[in-house]
Amino acid sequence: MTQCCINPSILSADFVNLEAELQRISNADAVHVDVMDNHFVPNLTIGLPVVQRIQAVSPVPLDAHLMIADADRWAPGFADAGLASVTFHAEASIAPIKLARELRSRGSKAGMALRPATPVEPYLDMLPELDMLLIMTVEPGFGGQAFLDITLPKIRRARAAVDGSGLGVAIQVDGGITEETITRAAEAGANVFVAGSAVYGADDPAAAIDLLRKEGSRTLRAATE
Ligand SMILES: O=C(CO)[C@H](O)[C@H](O)COP(=O)(O)O
Ligand SMILES: [Fe+2]
Repeated sequence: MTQCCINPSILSADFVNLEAELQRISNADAVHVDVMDNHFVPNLTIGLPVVQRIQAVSPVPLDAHLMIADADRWAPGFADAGLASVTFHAEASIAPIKLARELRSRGSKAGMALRPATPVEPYLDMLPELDMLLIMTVEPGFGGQAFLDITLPKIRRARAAVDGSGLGVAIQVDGGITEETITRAAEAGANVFVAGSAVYGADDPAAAIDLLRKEGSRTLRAATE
């Protein structure tokens, strides 16, 4: 069975108490760190210095989601910082194959993200260069949005291509993942689930992670039976 990973997004955490907020999700597979530059998306979050401090105190590996323009220029610096995984947007890169290779050569897993309206087909040849494909299930920029069901066929096509390739590329979904929508995303073929408001909006974030993992794993198991 494909492994089910739950990566809470700190976008919904209390930014004044990040160290304590990270301790509340120590049962997560990784922490999803949303970097926004106010150019690629109309919102601004944190940059590399804060990400490095998060990395220094985090009980789990970092999964950076770079929503930044000119990814070719800026993404390698995040790999140099020793992050487990760095995901750039295909729409923000002029040379995505070169960039993915660069991230790997600097020791990070290479992820590439697609906005909801970006088709996956032009990028399928790139699968051997990637450790993870991120299919955005909301328009990037803000937490707390509703899951876009129109992305489900794209997730299905990505899963078929990954399985057909024999490569172990993870398929991540990000945006609007809840106890309810995780089932639809997992049925379609996703296996790494980002959840911001569903985790940090819960009274007990660790229990919310366990619940999401239970639902996601159950659906993935059923899909492979
Ligand atoms: O990349 C993102 C937004 O661009 C966030 O990771 C995502 O929205 C998570 O928040 P939520 O689970 O509340 O939708
Ligand atoms: Fe994200």
